[in-house]
Formats: sequence, structure tokens, C-alpha cells
Amino acid sequence: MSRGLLLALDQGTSSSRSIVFDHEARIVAMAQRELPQHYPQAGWVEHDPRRIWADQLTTAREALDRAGATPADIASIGITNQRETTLLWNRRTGEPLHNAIVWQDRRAEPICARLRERGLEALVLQRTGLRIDAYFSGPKLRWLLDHVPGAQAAAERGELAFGTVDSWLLWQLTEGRVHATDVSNASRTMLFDIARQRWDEELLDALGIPRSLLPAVHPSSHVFGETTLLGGRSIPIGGMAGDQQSALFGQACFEPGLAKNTYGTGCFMLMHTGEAFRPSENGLLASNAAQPSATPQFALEGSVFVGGAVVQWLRDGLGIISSSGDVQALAASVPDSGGVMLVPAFTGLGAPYWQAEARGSIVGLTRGTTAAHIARAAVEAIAFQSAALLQAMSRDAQPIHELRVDGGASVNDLLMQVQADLLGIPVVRPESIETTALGAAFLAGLSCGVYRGTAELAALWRPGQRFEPSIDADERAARMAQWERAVRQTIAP
Ligand SMILES: Nc1ncnc2c1ncn2[C@@H]1O[C@H](COP(=O)(O)OP(=O)(O)O)[C@@H](O)[C@H]1O
Ligand SMILES: O=P(O)(O)OC[C@H](O)CO
Repeated sequence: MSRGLLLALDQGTSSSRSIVFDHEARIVAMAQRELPQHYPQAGWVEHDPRRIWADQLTTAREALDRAGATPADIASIGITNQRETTLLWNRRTGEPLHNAIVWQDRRAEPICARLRERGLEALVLQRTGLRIDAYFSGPKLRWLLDHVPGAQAAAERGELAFGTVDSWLLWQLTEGRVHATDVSNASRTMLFDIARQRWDEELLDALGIPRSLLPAVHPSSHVFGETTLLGGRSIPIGGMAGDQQSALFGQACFEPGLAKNTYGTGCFMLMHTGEAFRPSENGLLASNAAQPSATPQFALEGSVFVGGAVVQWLRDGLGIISSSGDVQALAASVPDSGGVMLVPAFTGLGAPYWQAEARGSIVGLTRGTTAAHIARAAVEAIAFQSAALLQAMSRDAQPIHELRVDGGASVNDLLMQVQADLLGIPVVRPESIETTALGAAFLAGLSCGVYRGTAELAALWRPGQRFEPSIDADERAARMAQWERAVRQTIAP
């Protein structure tokens, strides 16, 4: 008899992972492979599409093995992925025409500059919820069509397929039978009308992108296809979503005003905003949330470029800790940062400041400043940046009542406490912080009848630790004002 397990394929920027969940959302087994990064030029980042697929398949087989499961035990597969990363392949041979261009890659900036010169910013914001930026897939695809010899002509003959990583994995799993994506991934291409949920003709024309390249778009919970590559019996692929929207879903944020923050290398904060689309007026991005049905759902998003990475800098740049986990003890060895403020604008500042040229600063140093004060200021900087994002979100949408957290740095209790203090709302860390993969498993389980609806999923979200604010509103306002002063000094020293 089937064990009703769910297999999540989580293809991230730094690794490919596969996790088997049981019906109660508990992890049964997992496997992981690091993904090599390629930097052919300054500002360029690439991944090998074949390596992505090979590692994903290997980890899926390993996870099944470790779970003692056969394909017959797996009710459905969910895919979640690094978003925006752009691939182009030949429909007949399945051969990629180029390495995948990773979301961090800036090479498409001149293409974006031309779109801005043509005055397309308002149209892009209204249709896609996004700013014109090289981050998104559309400009990256334009670059590929311009620079891979013969690509534009082959695309016009209908010979090529474009996809984000979800589409690539689906194509491989279905052995070239299915070319599709979900709304949450499509909404990060800068080519998708997120309210009407279809590819946008005007934007496709503006970028000169042939329609035949594009995948079909479905809700995130949908039977996209099936695969026999994990063994004899075919398994449905029942869910797909971009990783940040998948984490929002895995955190059971199904209602307007529910929000999550993922503390990894950077931080990604998303708030569910319901079924009505309104572009941000505060420098945030709007996208489609992971959708259980065809009814459009939206999320606001803001990201902090340097989150946990500031801790890596303490380790590798300053050498004041020997592993990331040591930062908590060092930062907690002093009661506060002694007036030191660290603004980690190593690569500029993102939302809500959008200061690409800004560079980092440390202010408030005295003769008494120690490594512990710097470490504390670094941890606090992660929380300050996230608090500024949340304030912008609350101005755009509605106040939120608690923040759900996940990601590698969310294990840091001091960081979580400072975050609750600065937000003035509880910060809740679930029992399992594998919420990205869990979101994909939930989506896959819904389309295949393992779960009946989101109410059942909300009951499976298990809070672990809750951090309550411990300072009053006046102190909170004073600390945020101190942060904003430090940011102003950083932007205009
Ligand atoms: N205890 C800790 N306190 C603060 N940051 C931490 C801690 N442990 C790990 N980190 C940071 O978390 C990040 C890794 O988190 P992870 O979710 O794996 O990131 P990503 O998915 O971006 O690779 C690193 O930047 C690391 O410095
Ligand atoms: O793979 P991650 O976790 O670094 O997430 C990448 C984001 O989806 C980029 O938008």
C-alpha cells in the first residue's frame, strides 16, 4: 500500500536538495549536493544546466533510498527553485544552448537601460509588479538571443524553449514531454501580466521575444506531468513554485497580512496580500504568491542583499569568529553594541533604499569598542534592515501581527530576539525551518488529493520558538531612528 509520502525537489542557488516528507509534514529523509558556481566575468554568474539536472536526480534517488521508499510510496512530487535563473534549450535534442544565467548575474543591465530610456518603467510596474532590472529573466533571455549565434533565428522557427529552473527540471523529468511553469515563477520573468495571469504581448514585443519560446503557465498546485525516472511506477509532478513563494506557502501564510522572512546569505521577506493586485509605492516588488488554484493571489517582496553574509564577513574578512555559529556567543557577551552601528552595504542597499552605489560603514567607534560590539552591531544590522523592509510593507499593505522566520541564520536566538524588539511583534520560528521544500510538498499534496485544502495545511504548521518584543515603543522608535541616521551617513557621508 502507498505510504502517501511527498517528495520535494529544492533546487537552490548553492545546492540541489531532495526531501521526503510524510503526510504530517515531518522530514523522513533528505539528500543534498553543492552546486558549483561559474564566474566567467565580473558581475556574471552561471550554472551548468546538466549539472543541475544530474544532481537533482541523484539527490531524489538518494532521498528515496534513505527513506526506504519506492516510487509507489510517493504520492506526488513538488518542485521549488532558485527563481529568475534563465535557461534556453533545443526542443528536439534537449541540449542547452548556454549555461544558465543566474539571478545574481548583472550582464543584462544595458538591455534594461534601453527599456528605461524608452520609458517602459510604469508599464512594467503596472503589468508585472516589478522594477526594470537585470535580476529578472526577460532581460537575461534577450541577452541570450542576442549573443548565442543563431539563437534568435532558431527561436523564430520554434525550435527552442526558454525556462526557469522549474521548467528545466519538469522538462527533464517528463523526458521532453512537458514545457510548463507556474505563476509564481512566471511572475519573476518581467514578461508576465500578474493580474490577468498570461504572458504580456506588449512586454514580449518590447523585448523582441518570440511566443514559441514560452512555457505554458499553470497554478502552482497542478498536475504538470509525470515521471518514471525514479523507478518503474510513474509519479505525478503535482506542484511547482519559486523558492521564496514556496517558503511563504510552507509557512502557511495563506491570508493577507501573513508574512515570512528567510534569513540566508541575504534575506527575503514576503507578505501575502490577498487577491487584489496593487503595485508597491514603497520600492518593494509585487509577485504572484504560490497559488493553489487559478484564482490570482499576490505577495509583496523585499530583499536584504547582505543578511547572513555579514556574519561570513566577520569570519572571513575580519577573522573575529571562526565559524558562523560563533557569532551569537560573541555578540551576546556584551549587553548592546556600545553605540556602534554597522551598515553592511557591501553591494549597495536594496529595498526600501535602492542605493546601488552605497558602500558599507561602521559608525560610533570609541576607544572602548571591542570585537564583541562589532559582532553585535553586525547581528543587529540584519534585524534593522529587515525591520525597515517590514515598515515599508506595512505602508503598502497592512500592519502585520507576527513574523514567521526560516533560513540558516534564523537559528540565532539573539538575532530573533533583536528582530522581535525592533518590529514590536512576535517572531515565530517553526519546528522545522525547511519551509521552502515543505511548501512544494504541500502544493504537490493538494493537487493529488493527499490534502483537502489550506486549512488542513495550516494545522500542520508547527510553531517552534516564539520571541516576544522586550522593549517599549519609544525605545524601538529611538533605535530605528539611530539606524536610519547611520544609513543616511552611509549613503551621503
Ligand atoms: N548562528 C548563526 N547566526 C547568524 N548567521 C548564521 C548563523 N549560522 C549560519 N549563519 C549564516 O546563514 C547563512 C547560511 O544560511 P542558508 O539558509 O544556508 O543560506 P543560503 O540558502 O543563502 O545559502 C550564512 O550566511 C551564514 O553566515
Ligand atoms: O536559491 P536561494 O535560496 O538563494 O533563492 C534565490 C531567490 O529565489 C532569488 O530570487
